Amino acid sequence: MSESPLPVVVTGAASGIGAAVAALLVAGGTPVIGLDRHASAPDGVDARACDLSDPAAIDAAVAALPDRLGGLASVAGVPGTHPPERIVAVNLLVPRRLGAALTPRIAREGAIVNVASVAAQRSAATDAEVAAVLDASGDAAVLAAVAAHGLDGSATYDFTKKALLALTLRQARDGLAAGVRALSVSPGPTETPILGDFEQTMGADRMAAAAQVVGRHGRPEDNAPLIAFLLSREARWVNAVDIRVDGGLLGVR
Ligand SMILES: NC(=O)c1ccc[n+]([C@@H]2O[C@H](COP(=O)([O-])OP(=O)(O)OC[C@H]3O[C@@H](n4cnc5c(N)ncnc54)[C@H](O)[C@@H]3O)[C@@H](O)[C@H]2O)c1
Repeated sequence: MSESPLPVVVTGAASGIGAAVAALLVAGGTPVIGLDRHASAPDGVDARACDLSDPAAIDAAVAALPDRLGGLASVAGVPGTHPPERIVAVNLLVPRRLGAALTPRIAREGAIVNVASVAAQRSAATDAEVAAVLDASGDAAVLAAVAAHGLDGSATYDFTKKALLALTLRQARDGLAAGVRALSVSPGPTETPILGDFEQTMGADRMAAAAQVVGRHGRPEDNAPLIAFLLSREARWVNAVDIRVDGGLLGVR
């Protein structure tokens, strides 16, 4: 008899890409525990309300999770219209804290999949500057290290996504001994509630031009199958890599 699949934790499961990932996993028979500010999620998801910008709330959520997990999809994120401190907290500190806490619980050949963004390529930060932020120990030190760059919300968003790519590689290295993979996916502009925020911070003209290059904006359903695949055992030899899901936007420039 085959073993029943272990649960996968999906952050941001109440909306957009996270909801699409959660729905697809559930449809494929994988139990999903959703962590989101909003306690709503697609049918069949064990939706748990959690303000992930609060480290104590993350720790409480982690304490209530099962001992064995199939994987973690860190999808929750906020756009550059939010205050820089919250952008760093949700987009970078959450995947860092959850990844560290949950790697020991993830079964061999399971994975962490972090949702970054093609916006990472826009960040002017050097690899050394990103590494210095990731080397900072403790949330306050990370927040201070990013704040020292004096970035506005939009540039902070780009920075956090670039840092997430580098964090993913560190998580992959840390997971090797236990056989836990770590990957990132980088969506291009995607039709979710935060697309309007990106039009505000990046310019509606620029977003429209991007859609024209590849014919349309992405949809959550364009991202979800790749994320579900990367979490699966079928992807067991795929590790430590970022995969763009942008219809070719960056590749054809
Ligand atoms: N939509 C795009 O164009 C686009 C492009 C590239 C990358 N992304 C990334 O995709 C990811 C998902 O975004 P989306 O487009 O689906 O947006 P979305 O707003 O539909 O979903 C984001 C989810 O994160 C949750 N969230 C935000 N802050 C939270 C907090 N403090 N605690 C708990 N949950 C919180 C929200 O409640 C929401 O359910 C994000 O990381 C985003 O940066 C989006």
